[in-house]
Amino acid sequence: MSLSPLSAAAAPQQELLCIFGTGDFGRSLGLRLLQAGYRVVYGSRRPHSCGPVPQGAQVLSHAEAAQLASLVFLCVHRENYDFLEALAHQLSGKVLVDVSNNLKKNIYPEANAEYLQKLIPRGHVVKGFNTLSAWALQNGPSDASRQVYMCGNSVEAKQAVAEVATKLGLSVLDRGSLTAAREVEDFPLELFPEWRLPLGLTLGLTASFYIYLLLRDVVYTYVVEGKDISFRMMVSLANKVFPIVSLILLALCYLPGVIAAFLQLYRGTKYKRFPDWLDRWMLCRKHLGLLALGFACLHVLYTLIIPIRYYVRFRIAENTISKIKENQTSVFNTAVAWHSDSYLAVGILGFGFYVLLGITSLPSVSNALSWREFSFVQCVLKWKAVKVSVHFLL
Ligand SMILES: NC(=O)C1=CN([C@@H]2O[C@H](COP(=O)(O)OP(=O)(O)OC[C@H]3O[C@@H](n4cnc5c(N)ncnc54)[C@H](OP(=O)(O)O)[C@@H]3O)[C@@H](O)[C@H]2O)C=CC1
Ligand SMILES: [Cu+2]
Repeated sequence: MSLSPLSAAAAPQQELLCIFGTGDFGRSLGLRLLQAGYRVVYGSRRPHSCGPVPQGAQVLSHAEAAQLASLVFLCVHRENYDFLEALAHQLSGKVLVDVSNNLKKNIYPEANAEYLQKLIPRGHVVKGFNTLSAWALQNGPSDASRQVYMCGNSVEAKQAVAEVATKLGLSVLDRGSLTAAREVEDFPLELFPEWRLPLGLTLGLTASFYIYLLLRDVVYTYVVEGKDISFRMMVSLANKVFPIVSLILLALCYLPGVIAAFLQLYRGTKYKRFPDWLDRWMLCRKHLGLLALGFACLHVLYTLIIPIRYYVRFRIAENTISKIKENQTSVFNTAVAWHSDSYLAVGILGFGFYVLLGITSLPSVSNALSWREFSFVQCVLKWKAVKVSVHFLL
């Protein structure tokens, strides 16, 4: 089949992009660019002895490679940027994409991209792509990692980079000028700190309740009655700790919302900043909730396991057999039935509050309410949810 004149005309010379650095990120990025129809030239310290690069890419010295393209991706660690100073002439007027990340926050006085701009004052530095991983690039980004942040002083340069990103199937979020580079560089580092407080709290609670129950149930029984029930440590004891910790975490997850809503109503405005401690607490609600859910799941799992334990089967069999031997029947205990049924009722009620909370948080519902009404409803419902959690606990 011959090409129609139209499609021949629509396939112009593919754009050539330059990548400095033939490491993990440079290679993955090059591969994706080639797949997206770009031509790629690498700039390397050792053009003839560097590692494997994707098929179809060229490898040259930094200076030669830079001259061929108008857009250069710098896939080199910041510590090694000093070689760029010598290339200031070749790189002037070019769009320079800084993809670098640091291992920690605030180890350098200025953001990596700002440092790059200082080294090459006449280059158009754009910060971006740093929230992707080499792995995600190679395997095609999933939905969660499809977003890339970008910032830079030159609008044209940002447009050029955004075009490339769009062709790679990424969606770009513009964060403004290069002063935002620091914030963009901190994004990949921010995954963990939010988990630190909730995880620490969970570990602390679990450990202290476990030790308390161990002392009260196992050690005390052993010392006072001389009975060894240490085999209970694995399942029964753990299963007492899970719901306690889960409910405390759940209460802690909703409580800041109550305080915040109350504070807003009390102050009469929602445009005032919360105190720092509340802010921080509010930020880890999601994590507290997830951990609470995790512990609740463990509790369910363990509860399902309990009836198949040797000890429980032994007790039921022993009880039944001794009843038969003595020709007795036991009375149905209404008090126990009441107790367990009210426990169930509280559970269903509590679940209902959580569902209601979910419903009022839907945009279609929350938009229909004034903020005051919304705050009030949230405050009441969350307070109820906290109360139910605490009720369950006691
Ligand atoms: N790997 C990842 O998943 C991600 C990486 N990044 C960023 O991408 C950049 C590169 O990371 P990555 O590819 O993993 O690192 P690598 O260590 O795999 O590669 C770095 C490359 O830099 C070049 N290089 C090393 N030392 C020097 C030097 N002294 N002077 C000049 N060039 C040098 C080398 O290429 P050559 O031998 O060809 O010169 C080397 O292959 C980093 O800034 C990183 O923060 C960002 C997001 C994710
Ligand atoms: Cu339970």
